[in-house]
This record gives sequence, C-alpha cells and structure tokens, in this order.
Amino acid sequence: MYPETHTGYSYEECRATADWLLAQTAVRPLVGIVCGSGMGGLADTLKDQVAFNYKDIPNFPQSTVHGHAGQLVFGTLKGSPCVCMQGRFHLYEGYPMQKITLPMRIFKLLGVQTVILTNAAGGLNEDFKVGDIMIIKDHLNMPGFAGNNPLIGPNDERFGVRFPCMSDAYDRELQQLAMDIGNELGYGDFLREGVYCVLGGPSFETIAECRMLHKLGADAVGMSTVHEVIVARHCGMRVFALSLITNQTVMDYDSEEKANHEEVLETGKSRAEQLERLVSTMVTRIGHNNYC
Ligand SMILES: O=P(O)(O)O[C@@H]1C[C@H](O)[C@@H](CO)O1
Ligand code: HPA
Repeated sequence: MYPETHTGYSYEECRATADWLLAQTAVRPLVGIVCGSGMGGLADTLKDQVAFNYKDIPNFPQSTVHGHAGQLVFGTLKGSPCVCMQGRFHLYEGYPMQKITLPMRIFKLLGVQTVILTNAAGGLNEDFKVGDIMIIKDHLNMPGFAGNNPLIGPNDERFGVRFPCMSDAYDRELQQLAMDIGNELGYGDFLREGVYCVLGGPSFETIAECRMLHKLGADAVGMSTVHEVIVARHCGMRVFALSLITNQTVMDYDSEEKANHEEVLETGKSRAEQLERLVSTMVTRIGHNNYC
C-alpha cells in the first residue's frame, strides 16, 4: 500500500538496533544530544565514553558531511547518563526522511526522555549577530509544505499517534531553563530566541528566498533538526533545540557576502566552549529538577 521509500524501519528493527547498543554499554541514557555542524566537540566532554562508529551500528546510515564525525557516544555529563550523536544526517545527503530520523526512535528505545538538538543556521533576523545562540521556540517545516514529512507511511502506535500535535513541540520549561542558565553564565548579550526554518539544502538560499523566509516569520534558516523534532515528539520525548547563528544570510543585492560551509564550521569552533557549558549545565539541572 505504501511505496518502499516510505516504510522506514519497523518497530522490531529499531528495537533490535537499540538492544544491540544496550548489550554493549552499561550507560542507560536519559538525555539524548544531537550535535550540529562543527559542534561535535560536545560529545568529547562526556566522561567514561563508549563510542560506536555509525558504520558498525545495525541499520544506521553513515555521516557524509565535513564537521559530522559519525559516532554515537555514550557517557556521563557531570554524572548524568547521556547519549550523543557526533554527527547527524541530512535530507541533502540522499537519505529518506525515515532514515535521517531513525536515531530519534533508537533514543526512545534506549530510554531517553529528553532530546537536546543543536544546529548551525543562517541568521535572518537583522538583530542577530554571527555567534548568537538562538533558543528555538518554533519551526517552519518547508519540506512539510511540499508533502515531505518523516511520519509519512504506515503509523505504528507503539511509537505514537497518527496525527501528533506540534504546537508544543519545543518544551517551554526547558526554554526557560536555558534562558536562566544562559543569563547566569553571562551569555545575555548573545542569547536569543526565535523561529527556525528548515529547507532541504544543500544549496544555500538566494536573496529572494531569504527575504521571503524572513517575511514568513523565520529568524534563522538551516537544513536539519525539524524532522528529528517531529519524530522525537511523535514518540513522546521532550525536546529542546538551539541554533548557533554561524553566518548572517544575504538579504541585499549590494552585499558581497557569500554563505559557505567553512565559515559555518569556524563559527562553531569559536562558540564551542560556551555552547558546551550551556548544554552540560542544562543536562545537570534537568536531572536535579527531576524533569526526566
Ligand atoms: O547539521 P546542521 O544543521 O548543523 O548543519 C548545517 C546545515 C548544513 O548541513 C551545513 C551548512 O553549512 O550546516
Ligand atoms: O545560511 C544558512 N542556510 C542554511 N543552512 C545553514 N547552515 C548554516 N548556515 C546556513
């Protein structure tokens, strides 16, 4: 009834991958983290690491993008058990959406309750600067408008309902927690909140596209995260996501600026330390507040 490309992995196949991982590590993660482009250093901060190369994990796709190492790292962040994707998958790599988002279902079956996602994004909001960290409060799913959604295909109720709500996709308590921690850490000058818009990539946006996205209400544009968020919410995990504004998008025909992946990775490096501190402090507070 459904074309092969839309069937994704069955519950049993996801269970087998999760059980394979659980059999090889004693870590029982409550928090799952996804590292955006150039932000893989976050995984290196985990203690007592057990790391798996994606190519060795049954059913896992491979990372093909520079700045995405391709490892699943288990360990603890200040005592809290975590699993961290050091590298994610994108639509433009040629994978179907069900494959890009498979790790979210594996997280769920590993016992993860809260997912923290990071990404690199281009700033559309004129008040944003390169190096700003934007707490994502909502998203625009552009591929979704064209009928591309990771939940297309048969629905297995063991994961979630056929028609999941997305008006509460980004957990408001976690957004407030991030804002509080950011202010405590002295990040007030570069901590923002806003709406993230996903496009398919890999080409960066035209000037007309950036102007349109900004008018539609997007503060930042990127090529990931939203599909993972949809699948994570579908299976009932709490979600927090943030964008590092790695470049300002070009909105002006007189501008000489050109978006490029090297700048994205460079900005990632220059904010790595603050980003890691923000995420690791959040992980410890989530535990202390008994959110998980
Ligand atoms: O994985 P993220 O969303 O951080 O990666 C962004 C989008 C493209 O993959 C790449 C463009 O530089 O960075
Ligand atoms: O300007 C951008 N556009 C889309 N994706 C991105 N990822 C980092 N910067 C950008």
